[in-house]
Amino acid sequence: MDQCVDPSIDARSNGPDHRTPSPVVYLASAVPARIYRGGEHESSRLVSNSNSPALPVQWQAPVTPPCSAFHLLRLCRVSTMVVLAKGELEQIALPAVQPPAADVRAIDLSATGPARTAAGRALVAACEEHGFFRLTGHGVAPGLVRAAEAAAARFFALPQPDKEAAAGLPLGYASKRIGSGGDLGWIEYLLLSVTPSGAVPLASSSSPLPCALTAATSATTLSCPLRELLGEYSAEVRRVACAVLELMAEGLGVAQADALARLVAREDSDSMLRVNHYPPRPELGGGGGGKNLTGFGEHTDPQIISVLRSNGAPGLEISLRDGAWASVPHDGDGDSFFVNVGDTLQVLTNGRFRSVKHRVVVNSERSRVSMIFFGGPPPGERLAPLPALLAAGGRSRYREFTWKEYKGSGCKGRLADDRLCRFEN
Ligand SMILES: O=C(O)CCC(=O)C(=O)O
Ligand SMILES: [Fe+2]
Repeated sequence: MDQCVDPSIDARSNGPDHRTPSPVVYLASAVPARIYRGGEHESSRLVSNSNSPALPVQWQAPVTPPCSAFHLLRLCRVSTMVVLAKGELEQIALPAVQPPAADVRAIDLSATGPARTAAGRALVAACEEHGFFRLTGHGVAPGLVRAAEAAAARFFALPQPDKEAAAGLPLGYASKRIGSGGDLGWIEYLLLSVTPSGAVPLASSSSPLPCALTAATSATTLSCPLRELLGEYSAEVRRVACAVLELMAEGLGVAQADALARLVAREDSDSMLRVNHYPPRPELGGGGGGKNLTGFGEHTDPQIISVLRSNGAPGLEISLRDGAWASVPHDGDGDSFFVNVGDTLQVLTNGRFRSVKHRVVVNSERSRVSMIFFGGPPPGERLAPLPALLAAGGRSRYREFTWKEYKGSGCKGRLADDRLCRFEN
């Protein structure tokens, strides 16, 4: 499977760089990072910390070091660090500016009758205006979401070598590098393909993710909670994505109810789940050049729709139509999802919906964990504006292309590249 164009693509050489020149900064899991001035060997040093103020209470796990491979995905309290060279740090340093809060519409997916009609209209307006909205009434059990998030947080708190052992290709664990175009971020992540049944498949046969790291385990809920939970979570969020796409078709007045949803619902849909961890903002010295850091650089998501859930730590920003950045306010109850329009949906709606540019700025003392489901079309799917959305005699703004073609076209590109312009008529 070609992962190239996706900003969420695997960074391939994703481990810590043991040849990194000093001074170096460590990307810390679960502990506020500090700047260390050290030599080559520091890059692989593990740092224990059993007193992590950065973790919300529900993430606090019993202190059970040493955290061996056998303990992976169980409750280990060893924090690990990934090296970041000074030059790399300068690349991702940002001024400590907090943009104003975005006015993000809330759409209730559980609305019925006239309220559903209104929700469909509001959804369309949100996709036209920002390409971004908050979703309530989605029906995903809060317990499942929190359990998946907590299991992911425990994974990221593991020793670096154990996490790297989960770096199966083409999908799996990676840190600091996003995509293959050289983009860096204050981030580590898991990137998984979502199978038709919603399960998260193995990263590769030689390095299954992440259960292979547990000694002699089978993929039962008990022995591999992370994989099981992410699988269950993906299935649920895929259902939500399809329901949103159905409401969208309704709101757009498209007669075929599944005109959009079928692309994500199909067995061979190329959908993915990405779990991001942004360690807390480090205390930056002279090399930092600013107080914030790029967690995930500005980009649009290439797929049809992205459904995002975060633990509420701040940092997500969207670009408004006038080009200004606005921060995404945390939802009140913490159970909402955020949804963004991807490049493909912009094409399917002939540019009516806006594939929203977004980024994550690390500006908090808290770790941010986010889980994003990317609903993509099947690789061979021919993509073009829906005929129902082309006015009589209307002109398509995009030439037809396949999803595989689109993904391939972004190979080696930078995160911020405009990939759609190559397909405009
Ligand atoms: O981590 C987040 O909150 C957003 C990350 C993102 O935009 C992505 O993974 O595509
Ligand atoms: Fe994104």
